[in-house]
Amino acid sequence: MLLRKQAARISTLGQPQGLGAKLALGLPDVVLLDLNFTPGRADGAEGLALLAELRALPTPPTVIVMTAYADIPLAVKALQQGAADFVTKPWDNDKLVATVASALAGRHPQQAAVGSGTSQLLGDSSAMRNLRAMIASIAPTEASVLILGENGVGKELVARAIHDASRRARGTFLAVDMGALPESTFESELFGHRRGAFTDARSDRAGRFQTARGGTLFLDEIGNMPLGAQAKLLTALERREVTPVGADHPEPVDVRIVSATNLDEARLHDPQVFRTDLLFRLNTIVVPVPPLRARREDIVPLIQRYLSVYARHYDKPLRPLDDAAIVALEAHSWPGNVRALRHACERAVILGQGPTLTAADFGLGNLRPSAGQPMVNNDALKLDVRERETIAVALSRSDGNISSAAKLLGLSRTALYRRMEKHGL
Ligand SMILES: Nc1ncnc2c1ncn2[C@@H]1O[C@H](COP(=O)(O)OP(=O)(O)OP(=O)(O)O)[C@@H](O)[C@H]1O
Repeated sequence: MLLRKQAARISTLGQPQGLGAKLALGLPDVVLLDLNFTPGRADGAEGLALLAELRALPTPPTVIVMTAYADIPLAVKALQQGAADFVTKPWDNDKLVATVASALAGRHPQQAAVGSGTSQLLGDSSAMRNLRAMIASIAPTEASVLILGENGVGKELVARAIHDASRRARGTFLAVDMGALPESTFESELFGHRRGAFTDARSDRAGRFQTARGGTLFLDEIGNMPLGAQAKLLTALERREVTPVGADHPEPVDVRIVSATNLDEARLHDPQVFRTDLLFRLNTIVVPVPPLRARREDIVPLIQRYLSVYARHYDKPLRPLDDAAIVALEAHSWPGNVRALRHACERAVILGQGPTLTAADFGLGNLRPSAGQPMVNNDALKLDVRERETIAVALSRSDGNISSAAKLLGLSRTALYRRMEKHGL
């Protein structure tokens, strides 16, 4: 009843058992998830298992978990495992409504809180100033843009900034993770299909190219596309038309293509990995986004910004950084770039207890077990060690490619990122 004004459709379940059937009727944008269902249980395991199930869906909903007031550690665990937010019971009606509204508005409350448009791209280093100038000059053109940079540097933000400053700003900005599209459904996902084209095609369905018509199609992780899929994409871009599966006639394409990859230039120019002809279609303009360690003067301002966002978000006091923390944060190599920095700030806001924030509050210093210390001394730790090892093996087998490693592990990319940060990988 409380949320009726917030959402177009609300569906409730008294028992988790019916969840699969509910999801089959259509995926929700937001799930408000209790963590204990069986009377007498309070460990949250049932809820965390459901959270993992929801996070593994192809288009995972934003999950807000509900915990008892006294069980903040469980809420933190849920956040680490991919929940976007939590509310404590008994809940405050206004706070619950605001949390759900913010999740619905941005499908990600933290991002909504940071504002929208180019202003999201924070940092005043000369590298960031050059990047902003480049965005301003290329945005009004229709040229295809290829954004290069490590994971978490802000490639998607750059793509959005280009869209927001372009003539297509009123149109849709649609991001597609090309590494996550199964090859078998690649054409139907991108180009759409007609009713009856295959067994599950019960009605006509638009593909991403049609959905983004008049706007910008952001092809993320293009380095992870199999060569067969690359050929299909190339044909669409060359002809500037797509044929939905089962259709007789092609449809014209009216999208601006912005793409991104974390592959380095050498790998990208290796024809065994990426088709040269497709690369030339995509890279009319190349925008490199530097890693955070190459623009260290941005680190503290970014931290201060995110601390204030999360302090507001979690209704916590804004604690200042102590001097040693500033030195440690600036010296850190930030392999996960701004994404990792943001999560570290969220952690510091939630866990910080003292009058100032220390490096340990950000998870620095205890990311790796120090040499000489016994790594395994109880079962919980063993499990942790195994998790770290398994992730490290998956990353090395997939050559550091996050999408492929996530696929190997059966995790979403976000879930893998969180675990990598937890283990300092
Ligand atoms: N310059 C920046 N200012 C503010 N926030 C940033 C900046 N760069 C990145 N972020 C934040 O870091 C996170 C990761 O950004 P984004 O998803 O754009 O990175 P990415 O390079 O596309 O990552 P991936 O390659 O893993 O997909 C987001 O939460 C984004 O808001």
